[in-house]
Amino acid sequence: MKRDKYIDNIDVEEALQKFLSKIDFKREIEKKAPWDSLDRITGDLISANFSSPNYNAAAMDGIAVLSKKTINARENSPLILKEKTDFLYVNTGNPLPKEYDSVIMIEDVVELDKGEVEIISPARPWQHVRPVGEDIIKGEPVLFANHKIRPQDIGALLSAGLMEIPIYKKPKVGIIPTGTEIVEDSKELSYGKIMDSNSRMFAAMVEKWGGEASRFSPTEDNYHKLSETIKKAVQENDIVVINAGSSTGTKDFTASIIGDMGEVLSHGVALKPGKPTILAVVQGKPVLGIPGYPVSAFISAETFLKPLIENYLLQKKQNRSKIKAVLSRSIPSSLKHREIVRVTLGFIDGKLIATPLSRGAGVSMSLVKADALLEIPRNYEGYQKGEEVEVTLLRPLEEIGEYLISIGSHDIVMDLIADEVNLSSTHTGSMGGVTALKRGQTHIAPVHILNEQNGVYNEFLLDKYFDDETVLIRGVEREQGLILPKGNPKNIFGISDLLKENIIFINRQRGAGTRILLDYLLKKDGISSSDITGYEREATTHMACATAVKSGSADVALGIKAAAQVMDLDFIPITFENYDFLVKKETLSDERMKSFLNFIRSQRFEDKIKNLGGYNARETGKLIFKGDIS
Ligand SMILES: Nc1nc2c(c(=O)[nH]1)N[C@H]1C(S)=C(S)[C@@H](COP(=O)(O)OP(=O)(O)OC[C@H]3O[C@@H](n4cnc5c(N)ncnc54)[C@H](O)[C@@H]3O)O[C@H]1N2
Ligand code: MOO
Repeated sequence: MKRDKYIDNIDVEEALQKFLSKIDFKREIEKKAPWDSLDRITGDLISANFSSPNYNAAAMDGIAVLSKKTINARENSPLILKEKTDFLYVNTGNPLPKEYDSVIMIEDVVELDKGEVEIISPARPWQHVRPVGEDIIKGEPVLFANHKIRPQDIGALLSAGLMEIPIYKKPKVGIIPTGTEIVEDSKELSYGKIMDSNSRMFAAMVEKWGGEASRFSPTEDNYHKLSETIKKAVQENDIVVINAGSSTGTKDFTASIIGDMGEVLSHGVALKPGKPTILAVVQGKPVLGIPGYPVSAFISAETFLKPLIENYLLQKKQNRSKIKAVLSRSIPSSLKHREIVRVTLGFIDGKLIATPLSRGAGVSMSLVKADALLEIPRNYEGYQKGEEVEVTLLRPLEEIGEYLISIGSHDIVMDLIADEVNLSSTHTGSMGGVTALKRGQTHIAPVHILNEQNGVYNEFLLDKYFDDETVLIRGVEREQGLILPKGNPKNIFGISDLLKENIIFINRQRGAGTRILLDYLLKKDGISSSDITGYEREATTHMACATAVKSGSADVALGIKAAAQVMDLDFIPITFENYDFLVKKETLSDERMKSFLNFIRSQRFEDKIKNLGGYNARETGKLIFKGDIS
């Protein structure tokens, strides 16, 4: 099949408006009990069946009287009333007996013997009486059309005697995951297969927005089969979403199939992630081709599927709250498209700081970790660090304020702490943390940098980059060593073995602490890096190195023991390194910081660290000040 290489780059708003203008939804109405209608949309004006209350009701506990018979009651000349003749006892909510028109509260009545009471002031007509229809009058509107039903609405509908109300049927959204590599069950998740996560995510989004999701099983990349599934989906649904196959690969059929069935309005929008989105109409129904990468899938669905459902339900665009924040890092972006960047947020010295997360369209965890989304408009080159930007919140701001911010080097220990303490950490490497702390953009900067002059970790950073107001909190010691395939088939026992023939090494990126350690060890042993095969090949995390060894693409890596253990690999220890935390002294009195310190100094933390293997908590929590360093 010939590839359609010409994907458009249409402006998002323009594409969406054109899409919406071509669709004429056939909305249907169903009848449901009010209590089954929460969050549904009224399909018509709904008027009261009964007045509420439908009788004149006593509004207080007391006595019912005829007001004109009480006008002579005075403090200096009390009036005596006889039960059954002049008054009757009533409780709140009781119907007012026909012959009476007023209620006196029991507190204002002196009860005498023999069924008599005394009052000292007259009762006004209709005082303490809820007249018929005080709340709702029969025939008057209770709810207008196109209103989203809330709990209090359900209460009012029932008070008005409505047992059934007209609401719009939910728009049915057919969701088709595609791709021969897509599986539904993790039991089938062999090498090269991908779990179908997107279609379940779409289904949840659709339900949240008020639609009814109907999901198909993954359809393989086969023109005929896919075409049959799409036909069925269009017949059975109001909206159809086809996931993946939206780009220009040899098996990306979506656009041409939809084109054969109806009209493709646009293929390719100026949105990143989400570029290859397809907007089409088949038999008057909207058909969306959404790209496969999970983040692209999420952003594209938010941008195009949500407005479709809102439009079907005649609801206004529901915007999330926005807030201003200061960027901790620069984010360059292309002029060509609108880009959506996931960010974490945190309050440092009362200022809200936004830190960008991974921008990869395949990194679904960036959406899980994000506190907010930052939109970089089309025709913008991006934003500079320190610039004030507006972000769209994904979490309540109050919750964000409870979090301690950490920017710097990553270690599994941070995840372990985050499980117990409100901690939001972003990983930029040690030097990224040092810069962020200097700029007041983080509370904590986790670091592990070796001083190549004396072989001591981190302490020199205080002298080199900070004034007396900064302190180093001793974190953990972690074992660094050689990560090797199980059984060590190539007999590697030390750094000098990296020089052996047929040994392929995998390195960490420039600037990474482990890379600096390797260079230090090589220098100490007088080894030249150019003699090591693979020295130039860089991975950015311990786990990526371990994965390379596991898959056989490398024979050895330098890294932490925990990574070797997780991947079930062999490990030969070389040295211990310190993973510590730099903080400003003033932060030590922050309650969030106190819980951080309490936890890392606890026995519970030490036990957890020991369980990880390759760690120890010898001096964890000790404070090192600039003056302490000899
Ligand atoms: N030569 C070019 N290649 C690509 C371009 C381009 O313009 N030229 N665009 C890239 C962009 S941008 C995106 S986004 C993707 C879109 O890919 P497709 O929509 O065609 O999707 P696939 O290639 O089939 O799959 C991509 C990727 O998505 C994941 N996936 C797919 N289905 C699911 C699912 N149901 N659940 C979870 N994840 C899923 C999977 O990781 C696939 O590997 O194309 C680029 N390529
Ligand atoms: O537009 Mo793609 O959706 O960047 O990854």
